Amino acid sequence: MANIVQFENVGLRYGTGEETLSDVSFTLASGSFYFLTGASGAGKTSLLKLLYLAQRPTRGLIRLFGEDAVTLPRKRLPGFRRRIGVVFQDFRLVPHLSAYDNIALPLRVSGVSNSDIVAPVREMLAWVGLSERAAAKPPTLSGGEQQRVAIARAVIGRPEMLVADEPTGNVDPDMAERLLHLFESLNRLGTTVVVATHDFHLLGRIPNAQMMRLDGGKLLDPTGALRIPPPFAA
Ligand SMILES: Nc1ncnc2c1ncn2[C@@H]1O[C@H](COP(=O)(O)OP(=O)(O)OP(=O)(O)O)[C@@H](O)[C@H]1O
Repeated sequence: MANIVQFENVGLRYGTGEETLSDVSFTLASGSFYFLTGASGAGKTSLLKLLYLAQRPTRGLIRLFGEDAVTLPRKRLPGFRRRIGVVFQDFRLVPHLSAYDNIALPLRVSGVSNSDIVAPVREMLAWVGLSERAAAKPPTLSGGEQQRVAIARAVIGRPEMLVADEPTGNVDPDMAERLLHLFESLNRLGTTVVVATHDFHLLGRIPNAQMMRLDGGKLLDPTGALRIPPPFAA
């Protein structure tokens, strides 16, 4: 299976302080499911930001979709970002737009015509169980409903990779399970999924999922040992 992501000795420093991420090396295989775990402050959100190109590393190599993402020209960023769906920790829904219009946003930004938007948005609303709430605006939706709108919006552009930051942080265990099933069904269609979570109950729920663990900005291997960076591969 081809690698969709490769990190080699990646470091990230905000300002002049200590490195938030140090010597992080890993590959993500296309079509696989990954959980990213670690204590609060371990660097999970920072690592995800590098993955969805919201942040550039201060050192190291990142290859994404087979290309060098560190030196990617700015004008190519939007095209790359469209290939990655992101579910933010704080949803980031547009409050004055309905659930329907929030989900439609990525297609509108890509220039899809209004008539071609209707069917996929309805399909997404049904997929996340919110057909009846299409006209509701985010402030009138529950946390779990907002989360499902955010997931539908992240997925409607059929991204090759889905990155979700604590997607079950604001919902009860039943809803967490339902959300995880959405990610699992997407993964079965071939999307690479990366879910950052504190929720250890979730970790055993996807039998084939692989675990990545951060501790103080360093990636540990599954036994808890520090992961040794693999030799540089061109
Ligand atoms: N924009 C920023 N500027 C400066 N420091 C930052 C910034 N973003 C994160 N940090 C620091 O980097 C460290 C890692 O934060 P990060 O949010 O990546 O951790 P996390 O594992 O996602 O935590 P949580 O589980 O609480 O969301 C923290 O010490 C945090 O204060």
